[in-house]
Amino acid sequence: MSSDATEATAGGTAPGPVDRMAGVAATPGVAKPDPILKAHGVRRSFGGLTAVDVEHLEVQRGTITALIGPNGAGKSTLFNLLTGFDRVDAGEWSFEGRRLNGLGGHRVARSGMVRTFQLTKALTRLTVLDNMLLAAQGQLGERMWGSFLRWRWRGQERANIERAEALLDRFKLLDKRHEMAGSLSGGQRKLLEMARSLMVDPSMVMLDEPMAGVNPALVQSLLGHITALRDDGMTVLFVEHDMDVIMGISDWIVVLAQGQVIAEGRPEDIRADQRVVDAYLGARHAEPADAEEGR
Ligand SMILES: Nc1ncnc2c1ncn2[C@@H]1O[C@H](COP(=O)(O)OP(=O)(O)OP(=O)(O)O)[C@@H](O)[C@H]1O
Repeated sequence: MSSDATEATAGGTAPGPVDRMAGVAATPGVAKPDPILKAHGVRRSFGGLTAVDVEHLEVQRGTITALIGPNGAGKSTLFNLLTGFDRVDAGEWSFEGRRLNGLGGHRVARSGMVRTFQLTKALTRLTVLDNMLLAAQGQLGERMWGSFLRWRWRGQERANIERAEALLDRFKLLDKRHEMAGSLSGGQRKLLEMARSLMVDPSMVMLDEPMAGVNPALVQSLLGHITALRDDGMTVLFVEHDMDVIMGISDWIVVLAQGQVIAEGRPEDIRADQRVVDAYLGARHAEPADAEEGR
């Protein structure tokens, strides 16, 4: 990936080199020609509140798909369910044709679907490089096999360090590798979160609000990295609130409201969809409208 290529695609409205959504209707739950992820009847309630109630959802391989919706729509809960960090009440889902029900987050990640996590307080006290190494798959060192296998642990560590440094170089964080992750700027933290997720060589990356708290100067660079993931053959599913970002880089957009998929389609379909406008305006203007009615 050259940085020129990154800049060229960043923030542009042009679709990827191949239109992988050709002929797909903008209908909630529509089947995709080559889905990498399929979810069916996925439900999760908290007490009496139904947070997620997705009848059917497919994510097309090799695309950037945005998951959007008003606050409390169930986006994070759906992310957590699909990646094994929360338990469904009902439903099933598969990744690359393999059923994932019941698998924990670590095993889901090993199967090739990873999600980014915000840097927790504990992780901010580790160096950037240690953050990367912690994210590596199958850390033999953690298994305490004993000193007679240390040579093997060291071999793994060397390979991981090489991979970590290559990724840090790609995300322009190599010169920060021995600094505490907590010293990074908001945008650099987002880059580290993305770089960490790539340590396990995934085929699908799920990004949770990749632009939150990012200085506008770094937004273009982050957008470039996201489009580069797709251009490298990965599938990207991301949750984001910034509409310019969403409309600018998404091949496909899925809209969640009250836990359900109420619309999906290309950016131009979503912009023109009255249900989407209503879902957003309804959520944003509910209070002032009610207040006015009371006068
Ligand atoms: N652990 C939990 N316990 C109880 N309620 C929860 C829990 N997690 C989520 N919820 C509720 O489920 C609903 C969906 O929440 P979720 O965080 O998934 O929405 P979201 O679309 O990600 O919202 P936001 O855009 O504000 O992050 C909300 O009403 C939320 O209060």
